[in-house]
Amino acid sequence: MATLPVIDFGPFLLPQSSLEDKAAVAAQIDRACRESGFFYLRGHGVPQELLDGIRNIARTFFQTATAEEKQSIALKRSDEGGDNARGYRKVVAEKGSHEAVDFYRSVVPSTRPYKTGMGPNQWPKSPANFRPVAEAYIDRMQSLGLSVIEALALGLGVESQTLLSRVDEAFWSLSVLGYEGRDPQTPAKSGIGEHTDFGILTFLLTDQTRNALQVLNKDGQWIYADPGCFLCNIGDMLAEWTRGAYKSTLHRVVHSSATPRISVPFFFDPNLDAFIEPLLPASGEDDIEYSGIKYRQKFTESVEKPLWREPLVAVES
Ligand SMILES: O=C(O)CCC(=O)C(=O)O
Ligand SMILES: [Fe+2]
Repeated sequence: MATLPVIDFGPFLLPQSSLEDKAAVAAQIDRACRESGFFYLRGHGVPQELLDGIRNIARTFFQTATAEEKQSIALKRSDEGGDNARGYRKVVAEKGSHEAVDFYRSVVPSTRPYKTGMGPNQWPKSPANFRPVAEAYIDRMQSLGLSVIEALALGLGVESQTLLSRVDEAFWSLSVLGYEGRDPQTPAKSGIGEHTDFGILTFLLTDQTRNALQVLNKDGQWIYADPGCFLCNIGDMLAEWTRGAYKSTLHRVVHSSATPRISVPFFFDPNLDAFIEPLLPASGEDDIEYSGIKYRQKFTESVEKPLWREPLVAVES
């Protein structure tokens, strides 16, 4: 079985590294992005304490939150006075059921009636350290995201400012996901249906559960991507930037073990008002697909017409 590449990002981050050392890391990322769209990233410099911290608050939330607590931070649609995007949601779908709490970069002003994604984050009150731990993690991940963007620019041979100017106010998103253990009584599968991510780059952190996340490889086979450091994958906006040379690869979660699973994807995405258009020259007639898009439009469409997020069910109180 083909496995996904593992890339040591350490040399890229070291101040004393030469341009040559950095270019070697960038070349590995470039290859992984062209070949599979998924790679493991180690040597990323995010402290173990933060990785453990974010996994712990995720686990504790799903183990302990009551229906009332979930209801108090439930995502609301625009017609219910919400913003369609931020907060707790429970997805019950044939292709995979799960629970999630979604957070996004704050927007100012955030006034009612909210446009999609433009409301305030809804932080769980318990565990009490949820918000400070998540905010410390987000801070660190934003800076890792910027460093990986610099590596992408080097690998692609474009000015780093060309990419950085479109992500310097990255409209990031953090999802805290919970998957129930298999219950022989319920037909609903625990998981997420197949999809591509719609932003630039996803940094996925999971617990130790194996045989859950699957990635579609070049030969059309679903391969398991088991836990290990960060698992990075390319979103549709990076595919757009590279005219499809970098793949936004289909993936899904089919969680069939008896114990619950948690995962925490951090989506490093463009500035809301960035226009994302191909940076690489056209190679032929396959052009029309990559004509550029305003990220705000991509985000709004993706959140309002979710494929794998449907249907949202009301939280029982
Ligand atoms: O839970 C996982 O392993 C993957 C989640 C995912 O693909 C997503 O939220 O976009
Ligand atoms: Fe995903």
